[in-house]
Amino acid sequence: MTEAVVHVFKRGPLVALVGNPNCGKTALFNRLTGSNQKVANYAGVTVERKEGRMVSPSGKTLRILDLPGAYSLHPRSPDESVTVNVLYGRAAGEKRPDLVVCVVDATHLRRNLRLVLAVKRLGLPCVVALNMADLAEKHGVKIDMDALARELGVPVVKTVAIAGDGAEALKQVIDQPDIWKHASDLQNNGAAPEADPRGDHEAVRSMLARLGLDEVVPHHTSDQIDRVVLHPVFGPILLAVLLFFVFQAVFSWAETPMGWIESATTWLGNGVGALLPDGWIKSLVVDGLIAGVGGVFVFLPQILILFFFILMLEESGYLPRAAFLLDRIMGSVGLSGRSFIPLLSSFACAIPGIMAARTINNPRDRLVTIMIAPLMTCSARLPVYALLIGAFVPQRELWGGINQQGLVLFGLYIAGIFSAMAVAWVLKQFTTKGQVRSLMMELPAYHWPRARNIAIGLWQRVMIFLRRVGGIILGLTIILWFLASFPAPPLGAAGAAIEYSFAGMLGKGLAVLFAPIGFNWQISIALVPGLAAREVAVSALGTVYALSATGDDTAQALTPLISHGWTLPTALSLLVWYVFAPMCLSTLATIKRETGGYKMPLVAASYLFALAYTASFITYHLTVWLGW
Ligand SMILES: Nc1nc2c(ncn2[C@@H]2O[C@H](COP(=O)(O)OP(=O)(O)OP(=O)(O)O)[C@@H](O)[C@H]2O)c(=O)[nH]1
Ligand SMILES: [Mg+2]
Repeated sequence: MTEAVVHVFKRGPLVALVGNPNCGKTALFNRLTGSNQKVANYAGVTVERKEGRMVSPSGKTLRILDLPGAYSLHPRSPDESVTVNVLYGRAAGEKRPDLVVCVVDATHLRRNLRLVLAVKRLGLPCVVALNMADLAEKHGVKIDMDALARELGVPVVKTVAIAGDGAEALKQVIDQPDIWKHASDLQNNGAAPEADPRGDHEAVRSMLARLGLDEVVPHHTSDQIDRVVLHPVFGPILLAVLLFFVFQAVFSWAETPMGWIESATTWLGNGVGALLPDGWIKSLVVDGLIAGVGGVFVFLPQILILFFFILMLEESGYLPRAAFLLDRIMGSVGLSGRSFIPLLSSFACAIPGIMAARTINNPRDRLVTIMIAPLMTCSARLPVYALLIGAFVPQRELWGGINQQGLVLFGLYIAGIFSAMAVAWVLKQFTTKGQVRSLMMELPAYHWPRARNIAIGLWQRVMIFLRRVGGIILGLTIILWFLASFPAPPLGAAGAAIEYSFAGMLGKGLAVLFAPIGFNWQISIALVPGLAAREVAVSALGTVYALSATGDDTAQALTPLISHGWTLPTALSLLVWYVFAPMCLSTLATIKRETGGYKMPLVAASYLFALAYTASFITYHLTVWLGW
């Protein structure tokens, strides 16, 4: 794993937020710096350092670092190493922090305070933020702040990071010059001088006994919910029903808003087309921009619905439970439940998924997870799937009101998951030698998802999508329009002009390679820009077909064009291609960064392309043979 450090803010003393996973570091970081970093209710959300800027009440500018959670200063996984390296001043390109804010979950003092003692021993100036103070109060835990500060020998501030309570008080404390003195100058209460985890355990135990806080805080409601959610029979059923419902909703709920966007695109295309005089500008705007970019834009509602559910699951605390439920199944292919969250994150995009694999301590498991993450269905595939399903699967209700298109989409996700598991199983045959691993994972208390967090999460998705649409998708669409429009066809040429263009020639050349799996030259063209970002294939098809059309109906929706132009075997073959093919250069670049070399991205690209070609070949010929 190689770390690249970009300093957003060059000046100012460095303050690091350190604490156990899921204690609210990022929520506090967001409060202190006004950032919007991802906060969610499971351990291992933050896996890299994030920098922000805070101006103290006296006007000093400080650099604040949000770090991955750590249980101790003996890192057991790559994400913990990031934190420990920063604390020891070993992180490349980063100085040692001048001050550490130890964030402590007030409902798990026993575990959290051990890390405070270890950090203090490093000799770095230190302040404790006693976070989740609201939850502690709710559970009737009364903490004497002065006594705790005396025991720890450092200032303690009560915070409720999600509500912003205590953030100002913390800023005030940070502003005091005394705080920045080296901790070794202060009294070293309770902590063993050498790094002895058992000594810390004992020190914390007796400290809590003196403070009258030695009872474990019960989480009755969560325990009751877990009796159903983690039940050996009901648990997996609930999980399956939940996932199935999500994919149904993606199609059923999105129908109306998609209809609006589609009508708006057609209206805009016709309107602008009528306004502009015939010529290349009209073609660029109508066939290139509106048909191409509008073709991708229409899928925004589906992406948002999918993310709404993922965010709800992340925020509620359900995800680590699902990891537990799936631990046995994952074990049969040589992985552990730990791989579940990285793989689930890959539903959004393989890049954060591959990064999240840093939370996996076993290096082999981590590598296998990285290698199979691209098989999980990322949201960039959704437009491609939705386009093909919309064109070839009739919109019908099956028994029980199940939406047939939603069912097919669910099937594609399952196909991705199954192939990932199959690849993991194959890799296991080469690498594991009878290792038995047990899953140790923190189960956070459930809480209601906060509307603000969900709204921020969705808003960020909208922005990511718009940036992609307005950036890479728009750029590639314009380039493709040029390649597909020039050179102009010779006088008196038969057929559409695009067939004589650069793109047409390229497509026809590539079609030789792709003909055995049923792709025509239009698809072959679309696959090339689709390598940079999967959805570009959709906008590219929009442009290619708009340019291939003769007559005035150029800005027509893509769906009817391909449903009449392609055979079912071709559509199925393309769907299968998208299940497997590594059509995303950024994913390969991330694999390179996380594995520290070119070998793994090359292996991943080769095996995925081979798998894609073989699977599409079989699908195409089988369906042709069956006479579909
Ligand atoms: N009730 C309550 N919930 C909080 C508080 N602070 C954070 N949370 C919630 O706790 C969960 C974890 O918050 P994060 O900020 O992601 O925690 P983190 O320490 O950054 O976690 P990692 O990055 O995984 O180490 C989220 O669901 C937050 O909404 C708090 O003071 N009170
Ligand atoms: Mg975090």
